[in-house]
Amino acid sequence: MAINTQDSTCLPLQEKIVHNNKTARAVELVILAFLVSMLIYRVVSFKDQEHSLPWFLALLCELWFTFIWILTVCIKWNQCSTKTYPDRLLKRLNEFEFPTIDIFVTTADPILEPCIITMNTILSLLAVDYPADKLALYLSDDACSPLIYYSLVETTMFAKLWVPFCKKYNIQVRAPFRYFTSKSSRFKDVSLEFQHEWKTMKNEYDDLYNKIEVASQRPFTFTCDHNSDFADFCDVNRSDHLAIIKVISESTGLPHVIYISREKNSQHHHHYKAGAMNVLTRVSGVMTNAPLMLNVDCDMYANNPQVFLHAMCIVFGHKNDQDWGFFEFPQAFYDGLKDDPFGNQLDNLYYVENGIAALQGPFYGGSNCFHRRKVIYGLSPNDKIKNGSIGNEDLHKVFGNSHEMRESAAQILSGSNAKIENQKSLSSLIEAAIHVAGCTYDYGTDWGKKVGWLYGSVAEDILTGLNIHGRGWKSVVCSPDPLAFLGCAPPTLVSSLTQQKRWADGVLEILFSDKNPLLLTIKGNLWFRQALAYYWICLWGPRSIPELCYASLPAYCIITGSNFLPKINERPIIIQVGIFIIYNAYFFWECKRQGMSLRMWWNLQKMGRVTSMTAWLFGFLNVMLKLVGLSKSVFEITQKEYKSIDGDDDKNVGRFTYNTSPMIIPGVFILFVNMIALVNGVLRLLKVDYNDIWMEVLGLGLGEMFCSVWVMVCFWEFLKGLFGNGKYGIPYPSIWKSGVLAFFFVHLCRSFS
Ligand SMILES: O=c1ccn([C@@H]2O[C@H](COP(=O)(O)OP(=O)(O)O[C@H]3O[C@H](CO)[C@@H](O)[C@H](O)[C@H]3O)[C@@H](O)[C@H]2O)c(=O)[nH]1
Ligand SMILES: [Mn+2]
Repeated sequence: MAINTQDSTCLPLQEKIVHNNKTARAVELVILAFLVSMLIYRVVSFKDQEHSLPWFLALLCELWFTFIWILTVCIKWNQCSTKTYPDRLLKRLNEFEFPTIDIFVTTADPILEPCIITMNTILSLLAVDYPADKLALYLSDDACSPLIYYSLVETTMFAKLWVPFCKKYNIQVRAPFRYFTSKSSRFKDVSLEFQHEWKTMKNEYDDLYNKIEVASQRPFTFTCDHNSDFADFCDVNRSDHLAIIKVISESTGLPHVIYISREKNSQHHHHYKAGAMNVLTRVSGVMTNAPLMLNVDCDMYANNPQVFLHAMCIVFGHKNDQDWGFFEFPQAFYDGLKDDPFGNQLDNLYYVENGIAALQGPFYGGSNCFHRRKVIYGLSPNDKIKNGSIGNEDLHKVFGNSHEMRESAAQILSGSNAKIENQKSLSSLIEAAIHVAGCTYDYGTDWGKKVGWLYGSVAEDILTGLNIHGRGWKSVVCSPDPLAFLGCAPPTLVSSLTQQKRWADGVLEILFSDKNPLLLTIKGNLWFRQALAYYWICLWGPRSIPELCYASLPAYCIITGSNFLPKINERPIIIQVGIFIIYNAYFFWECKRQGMSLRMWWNLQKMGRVTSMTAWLFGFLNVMLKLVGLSKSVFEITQKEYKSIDGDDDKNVGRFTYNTSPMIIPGVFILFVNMIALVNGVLRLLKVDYNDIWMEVLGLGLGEMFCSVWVMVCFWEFLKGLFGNGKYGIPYPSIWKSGVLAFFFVHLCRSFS
C-alpha cells in the first residue's frame, strides 16, 4: 500500500502514546523485593522448621509466584497506546485510494449463538462508513443451517434500507438491536422526515426480528424441490455435507454478501474456528482477494461507524511497512453485568495489554482484527517477491491444487495492486470457491501449518498471532472513542469457566508445539520480552497447581498443627503481611485508575482465585491427558445471550448458577477443607487457658487461620451455592464428590502428622 508522505498537512494519522508508569514500576519492584526476601527467609530458616513439608511446599509455590510476578513486571514495564485521527485521513486521501477489505464473520451454532445476534453483527458491518464497493462480507456457517441462510437473505434485504438510513442520518450505533433500544439515540433529529423514517425502519427491523424469531422457534421447514433456494440444505447432516456457497448480494450499493458452509466429513478433522477461517480466507481469495481481511466473531458488533477509517489511519499512518502485521481493536463488552461478578470482562488485563502494546504488539485475540492477506500467506517483513518469481509448483505445495487460489495468492505475495482483469462476477466463481472450501483441501499443503490460521490449539488466535510475531512482524492495538467493537461476555458462571478452560487449554498446548515462544526467539524473530509475554499467557493452566496447593496449605497446617507462615510474634511475618497488603492495595489502585468500584475490585480478585483453581485446572489437566494420548481438545462454543438495553433488572442477575460441570468440584473442595480446618482451629483455641499461655496461642497458627478465612471468603459464592435452590444450588453429586475428596485430604493430613 502506498503511503502518502508528500503531504502539506504533516500531522500524523496515528500516534503512539507512551504513558508514564513510574509509580506503578516502583510498587511492582517493592512487591518483587518482598517476594525475594520471603524466598530468602524460607531457605535460611528451613533447618529450624519442625515440620519441613509445608515449609517446603510453600517455598515451591512462592518460587512460582515470584516467577510469574517477574513476567508480569517485565510485561507491564512500558505502557503505551495508539491514537488514530480519521478526520485527518479524510483530508489527505481520497476514498478511491482506500484498499478493498474482506470481512469475515463466523458462526457455528444457531442455538448457542442466536441468529439475531449474528445478523446484528452483519448489519453493523455492512453499514460502516467506507465505500461499499470496496467491501465484501463472508459469513461462515459451521452449523450448515438453513435458518442462518434464511436469516442472512432476509437481513441483506433489510440492509438495503438500513444502510442508507444510517448513512443519511449519521446514526452512531448501527447494530439495530442496540440502536432501537437505546434511549439517547431515539429522536435526536427532530425533523419530521427523520421521525417518519425512524418509524419505518423500526417496523422493518421488528419485522425482520419476528421472522427470524418465528423461524428459530420451530424446526426450520422449507420446500425441498430442485429449484428452491434451499435445495442444498435438503437432508443435510451438519457434520457431513458438501460445501454450500451462495452469493446473496452483488454490487447493489451494499458490500457483497456471501454465505459459506464449508464441506464437512466425519472422517476429516475440521479444526473448529481455525478451519473456518482458512476456508473464509481461501474462498475470499478466489472471489475478491482483498489485501486486508477483518474478522469478527458473531457475538461482536461494530459500535463505531468510523472503525474502518480508524483502521485506515493505521494502514496509511505507518511509514514503515514492517510496522504492522495485523492490528486489532480491543474486545469490550456491552451491558456487562455490574461490577463484573464473574470477572470475565477482562478489564483486569488493561495494563497488561498496554504493556504488551509497548513491545512487539498485542496478541491476536481472535476477533476485531485486521490481517494483511500477505502476512497470513506467510510473508516475513523483509520478503520481497517479484511477480511471477514463485514457481507454480511451490505455490501448489503451499496453497493447494486450486488454480484460482494459486493465482490469487501469487498476486497478493507479489504485492501487485493491479486489479484482477476481466473481473468476473462472483456467481461465476462459485465452483472454484466450493473447491477451496472442501474438507480435504488442506491436506498436503501449508494451510494450518505455515499459512492461514494455525491448527493444533483451541486458542488458534494466540497461536496464529504468535507465528506472525515470530516472523518479526509487529502488531498494533487502538481503541477509539466510542469503542470500535462491543460483544457479549459469557452470561453465567459456568459458561465463563468453560471459556477460561478452553483458553488455558489452548494456550498451554502451544508450549508443546514447535511454536514455543522461546524457540521462536532463538530461531525466529520473536522479541525476548514478547516471548515472556507469551509465556505469561501460556502458563495460565499450570498456575492452578501452586494456587490450589497454596490455598490448601493453611488447612493442612491447622489440621496437623504445623506452620507454613512465621508465627505472628516473629518478625519475618512482616514480609508476608507486607506482600498481602501491598499487593492488594496495588491491585485496587489499578482498578481505581480505570474507574472501577471497590466491589468490582473484590469481584476481580476473588474470581481470579476461583477461575485459576477451577477452569485453569481443567485446562491444565486436559493438556496433560492429551500429552499421554487420553484426551482430545474440543472447541466448546460459548453460550451467547440476546439482550436488549432495557433488559431485566432482575436482582438475581450476576448470581452464581451451577450445573453438573466437574469444574465446580475443586472449588467446593477448597471450601470444605478450609471450613474443616477452621472448625479444628477454633476448637483448639477454645481449649487454651488464656491466663497462662498467651505465647502458646500465638503459636497456634493465627496466620494460617487468617489465610483459611481469606480463602473461604474468596469462595463465599460456593458456600451460598451449597444451600441454594434450583440452579442457584450446587448439585448434590458435585457436593458429594467434593466431600469425599475433602475427607481424603483430611485423612492424608492426619497420616502425615
Ligand atoms: O467450530 C467452530 C467453533 C467456533 N466458531 C466461531 O468462533 C467464534 C468464537 O467462538 P466463541 O464461542 O464466541 O468463543 P469465545 O471464547 O468467546 O472466543 C474467544 O476465544 C477464541 C479462542 O479460544 C477465539 O477464537 C475468539 O475469537 C475469542 O473471542 C464464534 O464466532 C464461533 O461461531 C466457528 O466458526 N467454528
Ligand atoms: Mn465469543
